[in-house]
Formats: sequence, C-alpha cells, structure tokens
Amino acid sequence: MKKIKYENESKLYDDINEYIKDKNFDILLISTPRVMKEIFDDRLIKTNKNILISSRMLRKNDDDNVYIELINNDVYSVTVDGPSGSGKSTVCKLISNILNIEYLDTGSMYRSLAYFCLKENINLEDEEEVMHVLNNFEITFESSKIKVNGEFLRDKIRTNDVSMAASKVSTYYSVRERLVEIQRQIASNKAIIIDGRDAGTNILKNADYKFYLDASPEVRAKRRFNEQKDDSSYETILKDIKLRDEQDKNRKYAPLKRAEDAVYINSDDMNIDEVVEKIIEIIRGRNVL
Ligand SMILES: Nc1ncnc2c1ncn2[C@@H]1O[C@H](COP(=O)(O)OP(=O)(O)O)[C@@H](O)[C@H]1O
Ligand SMILES: Nc1ccn([C@@H]2O[C@H](COP(=O)(O)OP(=O)(O)O)[C@@H](O)[C@H]2O)c(=O)n1
Repeated sequence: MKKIKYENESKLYDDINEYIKDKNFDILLISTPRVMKEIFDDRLIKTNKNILISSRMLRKNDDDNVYIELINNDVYSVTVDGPSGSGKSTVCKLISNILNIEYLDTGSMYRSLAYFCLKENINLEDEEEVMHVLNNFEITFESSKIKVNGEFLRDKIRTNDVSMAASKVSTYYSVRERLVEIQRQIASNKAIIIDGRDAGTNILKNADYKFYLDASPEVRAKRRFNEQKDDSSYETILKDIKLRDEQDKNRKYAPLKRAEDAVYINSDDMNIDEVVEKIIEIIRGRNVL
C-alpha cells in the first residue's frame, strides 16, 4: 500500500497516476481523508486499463494522507447469511461495487417464485403446484441482477405479502434443490458475493469468506418500516419478521443458521458503513487503512 500526503488535488492525481504507471492490477483502491470524499465521488481518474474505486467509507482515523492499494481481482467467493432486515443486500451491493465483484441476491429468486405464485393464485401449500410455476421459469443473471422470463421484477417482489410467500415456498425441498443448482452455476468461476439464508452452509460450503449478519427483531422491523415499501404498520412488520425468522430457522431443509466458520456481526449498534468496513477489512486480510 502506498501512502501519499494530500496537498492539493491536481498534485494528488499526478502522484497517483505516476504510481500506477505500468503496474499490472485490476483495481485501484483509494482511501481518502473525509474532507475529500466528494472529490472522489465525482471524479474518477480514468486510466487506459485500470478501475478506480473510491473507498471513502473505509477510513477510521482521518488524516491528510491518501492511501492507495493495487489489487488483483482473483476468483473468490464471499457469503453473507442472516435474517430479514439484518442488512445483507445493502451491505453486499456496496461491497460488490467497492471490490468490483458480482453480487447474487438468492432471496430474489425465492421472492420471484412467490410473486408468480401469488399472481397466478397458486395454492402455496401445494408443493407440486409451486414446482409447476418454477418449471416454467427462465432465470438469467445480468449485471448482478436476476431476470425471470426476460423481466427484472424490481420492487414488485419487495412487498410484505411476497416476503411471507417467499418464506413459505422456500421450505420445499424440490424448490430449493432447483434454485440452489442455478445459484451454484451462477457463482462458479467468478469473484462473487452472495447473500441469503444458506449461502455459507449449503450453496457455497467452501466459500473463501463467510459472514453471518444479525440484528434484533425490533431493530430490523424498524429498518423495514422506515423503507415504507407498502403501508404495513410497525407492529405488523415486527410480527411478520418474527414469524419469518421462526419459519426460516426451523424448516427442515437448509434452515437459517450460522456456519461454524462464519464471522458473526451484530449490526444493532453499527451503521451501514461500519459493517461494510468490517467485512472488507476481513476480505482484504488486514486492515486496509
Ligand atoms: N447497519 C444498518 N444501520 C441502519 N440501517 C441499516 C443497516 N443495515 C441495513 N439497514 C437498512 O435496513 C433495511 C434492510 O436492509 P436490507 O439490506 O434490505 O436487509 P436484508 O437484505 O438483510 O433483508 C434497509 O432499508 C437498509 O438501508
Ligand atoms: N438463500 C435463501 C434466500 C432466501 N430464502 C427465503 O426467501 C425469503 C426472502 O429472502 P430475502 O433474502 O429476499 O429476504 P429479506 O432478508 O430481504 O427480507 C426468506 O424469508 C427465506 O425464507 C431462503 O430460503 N434461502
């Protein structure tokens, strides 16, 4: 890692460009003083072959130095499991951007299936009917997002009703078997971060880095309530979160649990940046700052 004293903006760019000249790397990780964060948000230094990442949130102690690190983007896998609202998808999206790796949200697959089951008035108690819907699915992975039958489903799969139905359809063995097979295919041969309930315990048992994100049901319900995705009350959301925890943790196949080798992070008293920072420090194998 190279440390450059920040004196003025253009000298800094010159110094960085001089440092990276002719060096072979995939990612340039930059950590700046907080006062400079907007500069790196707005201005990416373009070089002919390198990607520049502004990692402003990675700094603990503010000083006048800019730390730069050259990274080779090898193939590696990161799993993040945990209950609803623990912050998995928010944190994974940020990490995938910072480290320039793919992101697979496995919950969006169960949600998509649930969405179509609800739309087609399928009896969720009937595994065969649910499987029939899944068998007519064409799932593709594009730009770290799932497309079902050619469509990105976006917010349509984020309602509370879809959440509850997803928790139900995900209890079926045949559903899990099929979706896990697709998830493993997507995750193969790339640098990827994947989140879900069984990412570290089942989908990628040999993942390079495993995390279990947690928070109390009350904190998680408050976060979901603040999103205002539909007009459910805080009490309804809290009740449903507890019910879903119960369903996800106690189901027969691939229940939600912490893998023995997963790092446990409780985010009750941590903000999003702190969680991201902690995970990246572990992935980078040392404190990048
Ligand atoms: N550490 C945190 N502090 C405060 N809010 C958070 C934190 N982590 C996530 N959130 C917020 O909580 C909500 C749920 O997070 P999300 O990433 O969707 O959780 P999950 O994918 O685990 O269900 C989002 O609105 C997100 O912005
Ligand atoms: N790998 C996964 C991912 C999700 N799921 C199920 O799908 C539901 C929705 O997952 P999600 O990750 O989108 O849910 P949130 O944590 O975002 O609320 C969960 O309640 C689980 O029951 C699963 O069983 N296995």
